[in-house]
Amino acid sequence: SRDMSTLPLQEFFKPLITYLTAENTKNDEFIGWDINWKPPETPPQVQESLKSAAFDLEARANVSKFDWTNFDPDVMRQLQKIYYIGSSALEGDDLIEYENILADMEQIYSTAKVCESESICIPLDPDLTRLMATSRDYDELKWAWEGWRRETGPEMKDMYENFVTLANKAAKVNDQPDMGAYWRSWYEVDDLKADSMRLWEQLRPFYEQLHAYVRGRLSEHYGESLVDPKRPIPAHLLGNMWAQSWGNILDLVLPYPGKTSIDVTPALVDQGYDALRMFNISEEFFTSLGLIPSPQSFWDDTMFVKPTDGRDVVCHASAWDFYNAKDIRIKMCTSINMEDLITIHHEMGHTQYFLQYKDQPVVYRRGANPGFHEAVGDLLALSVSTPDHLHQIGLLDTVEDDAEADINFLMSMALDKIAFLPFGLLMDLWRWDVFEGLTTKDSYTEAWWKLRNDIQGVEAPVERSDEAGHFDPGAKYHIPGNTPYIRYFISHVLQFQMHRSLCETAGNTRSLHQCDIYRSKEAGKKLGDMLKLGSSKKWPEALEAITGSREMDASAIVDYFKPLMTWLEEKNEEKGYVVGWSDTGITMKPTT
Ligand SMILES: CC(=O)N[C@@H](CC(=O)O)C(=O)NC[C@H](CC1(C(=O)N[C@@H](Cc2ccc(O)cc2)C(=O)O)CCCC1)C(=O)O
Ligand SMILES: [Zn+2]
Repeated sequence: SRDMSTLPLQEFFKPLITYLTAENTKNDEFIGWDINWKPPETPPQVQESLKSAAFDLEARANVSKFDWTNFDPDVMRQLQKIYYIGSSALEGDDLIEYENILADMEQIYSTAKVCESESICIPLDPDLTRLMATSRDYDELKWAWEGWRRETGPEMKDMYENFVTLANKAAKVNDQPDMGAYWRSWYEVDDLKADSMRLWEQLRPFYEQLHAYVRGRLSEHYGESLVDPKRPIPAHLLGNMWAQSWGNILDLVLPYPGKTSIDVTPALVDQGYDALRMFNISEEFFTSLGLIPSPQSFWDDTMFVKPTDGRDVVCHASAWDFYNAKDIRIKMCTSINMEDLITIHHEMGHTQYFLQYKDQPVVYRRGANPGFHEAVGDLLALSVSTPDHLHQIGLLDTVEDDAEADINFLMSMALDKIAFLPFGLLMDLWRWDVFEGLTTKDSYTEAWWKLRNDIQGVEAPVERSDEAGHFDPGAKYHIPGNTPYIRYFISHVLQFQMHRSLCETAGNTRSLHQCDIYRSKEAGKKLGDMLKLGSSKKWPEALEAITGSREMDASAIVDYFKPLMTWLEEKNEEKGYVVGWSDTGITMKPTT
C-alpha cells in the first residue's frame, strides 16, 4: 500500500472533486459565499397578497366560533361570504408558492415580446394587437400568432400544473371539490355548466350562420388553399390574437361596402381625441342617466395611457375598487380607436358598480354574480355604439337609416358580440376540466384545440401539440392572470336582456338594435337601484329588479340580431356558403 502522506490530497479526492464540480455546474450552484447576499425579496404584490390572506384567515377563524344555523338569513349570508376565502385558505409555504407562481406567470405574460430581428422585439400591447387587427398578410399574421404563443405558454406550462394543485388544495378547505367548483359556487345555481350549455345551444345556430358567412368571405379574400370553405377558420385571420372578437375584419366581410362607414376610429384620430377625452365621453353617458359621477380621486389616480418612462406595466385594462368607499381607479394603455372607446365604457361599468354599492358591507361589494359586473359597461355601450348616438356626439357625420345600413351595423355588432360567445364559453370549459383533473398537463394543448375546433370552429394555422411543449391557453391573459372567464359569456346574455328592458323603460319605440337609452333618468334609476344591491341578494332578485324575470334568457340577443340572422340565412344559401365545420377532431392543417 502507498503511504497517504506522500499522496497529494487532490489526487486522493480527484474523483470526488470531479463529481462535485460537474454537479455544481449542472445545478448552477453559486461557488463560494457573498457576505452581502440577501434572499430575493418577495415581490411587493406577493407581500400584499400574504397580508390580505392573513386578514381573511383571521376573519374566517372569528366567524367559525359561531353556530349560524338559526341566525337571521342576511347575517348568515354575510358570515358565509366571510367564511369562504378562496386561495387565502392556503397556509404558509403553500400560499407563498401559490402567489409566487401567479407573480411569475404574470411577469412572463406582461413582458413577453416577439422579435423581428436581434434588436427589434414587439410587445402585445399595442404592437401585436394592432398587427393582428390591421394586417391582411396571411404569413405576417401567422408569424405574430405563432410568435406570441412561443413567448408565453411553454415557460408557464409546468408552473400552471403546480398552480392547479395548490388551487385545488385551497378549494377543499372551502368545502369544494376543486377550484372550478369553487368559482361556479359564486352563481348559487345547481349546475352552471348545464345552464351555460343550454344557453349556448340556443345561440349556436346564429353563431354557425355568422361563422359560415365570415369563412365564405375570408375564403374569397385569401383563396381556398388558405381558407378551406368547409373546415374550421384559421385562427389568425379573424382580427384578434385569440379570434375572440372579429370586429377588426369588418372591412373584409362588410355586407354593403357602398354605405357610409360606421368605424369611428378615423374620426377619433382626425378630431384629435386623447384618452382623457374618450373617458369623458363615457363619463358623460353615465351621468346623463343620473348615475353617480366619478370622484376627483378617480381622475387624479387613474392610469389612462401606457407610461413612456419605460416602466413595465400590465397593459391589460382593469378597474380597481379600494374598498374605502371613495378610491376607485382604472389602469389602461388606451389607444385612440373605437375598440378602446368601448373598453373604456366596459371599465367604467365596473367603477360605476363600485360607486353604487359603496355603502354595502364589504362582503356585499361584489356583482350580483360576476356576470353582472361584466355586463354594466357593455350594456351602456350598446346604446353608445348605435350610429345615431355616434352621430349625436359628432363621431359620425352622416347616418343612413335604410335596410342595408342596418345590416352593416348589425354585422359590426355581431362580429364582436356573437363571435365572442363560443370563446367566452370554452375558456372555462377547458379550465373546469383542468381543475377537475379530466385534463392533465400532457394534454393541456390537445384539449384546448379540441374545444377551439368543436365549439368555436377555428383551427391553428400551424401544428400545435403538447409533445412540442406548447401551452396555448397560456397565451390568453386570463389563464396566467387566473381570472375566471364564464362571467363574460353570462354577461353577453345578460347585457341584451337588460338592454331590452331598459329600452322599454326609456320609452324606446325603434328596433332593439337602434335603441339608445341616453339621458333616460328612468332607465338610469332602475339600473342604479339594481347596482346598489351588490351581492346582498341572490342574482335572480337583481335581474328581476331590471327585467321582471328571474331567469337568464337568450331571447333578447336573438331579438336584437334577428334581421341579420334572416339576412345571413338567405345570403349563405344564395352564395352556397357551407354552414358548420366538418368534424375535424384535432387533425391539423399541413403546415404551409
Ligand atoms: C381588479 C380587477 O381584476 N378588476 C376586474 C373588474 C372587476 O372584477 O371588478 C377587471 O378590471 N378585469 C379586467 C378585464 C379587462 C378586459 C377583459 O379582460 N375582457 C375580456 C373579455 C371581454 C370581451 C368582450 C367584452 O365586451 C368584454 C370583455 C377579454 O379581453 O378577453 C379587457 C378589455 C375589456 C375588459 C375586465 O374589465 O373585465
Ligand atoms: Zn370587466
